[in-house]
Amino acid sequence: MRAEFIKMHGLGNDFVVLDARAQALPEMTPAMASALADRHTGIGCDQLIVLGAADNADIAMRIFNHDGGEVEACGNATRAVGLLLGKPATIRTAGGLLHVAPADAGIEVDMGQPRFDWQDIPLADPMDTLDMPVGWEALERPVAVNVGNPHAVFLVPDCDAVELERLGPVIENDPLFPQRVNVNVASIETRSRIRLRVWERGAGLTRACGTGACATAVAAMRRKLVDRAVTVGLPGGDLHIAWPSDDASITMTGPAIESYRGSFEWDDYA
Ligand SMILES: N[C@H](CCC[C@H](N)C(=O)O)C(=O)O
Repeated sequence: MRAEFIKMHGLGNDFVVLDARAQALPEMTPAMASALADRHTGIGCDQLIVLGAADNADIAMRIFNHDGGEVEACGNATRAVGLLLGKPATIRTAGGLLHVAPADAGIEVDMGQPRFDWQDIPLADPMDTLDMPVGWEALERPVAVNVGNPHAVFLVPDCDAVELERLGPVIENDPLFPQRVNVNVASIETRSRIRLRVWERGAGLTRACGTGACATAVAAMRRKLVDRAVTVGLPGGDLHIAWPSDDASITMTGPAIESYRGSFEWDDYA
């Protein structure tokens, strides 16, 4: 059978989007998601997104990383779905219910409240998630945040000087993180601007990571290093993150792009 897809990205973090509301699609499997995501033999993307009907939201969104693993959240893809919907809407993900709306600076997403308890990250052992007593070479004492998915945030003098291709997978797969972890290295430029690079769980280095930008902004706010609304500069561009108070939702605003539409033979990948 032929399946239609939409190729999209948020600041270069790219997606293949399958809308199961508009076509009868068989069940997606991790192996098929990984095959479709492959940039040499498949369509190629960081994450595969499957949209479907939802009982208690406007739409349901399933997220498969490049390695085929299904995960709870993807900030940039959430904005992409917001672009497709073109109006204020609710999106049900495994990480929770998200609210999206068109905004002057692209798409605004209510990402819900961050969680900080060690068991909510999750971590394998009890510890202070605001200043974890652990390290991997020069990367040490991270902040752990769950924004629907797990993140470790390392605040460093120069994030561009970090060998993230080498240290990222080591930290991602450390037993301290039972569900693995997204690895963020960030430098505070001013009280309203942070520079960020991300090694993503299940996807590696990406041009941008929406949940990483949210986790990093919240980590810097908890450490009193930045104001409660900041711009996060990623290799692919800027995201605007606000977290007005400790009991508030995180709001992320940024662009989303539809690149092109196409189709593929399902049986070639199943
Ligand atoms: N690699 C992430 C999922 C995608 C996150 C990123 N693409 C974003 O925009 O938030 C994880 O395993 O939690």
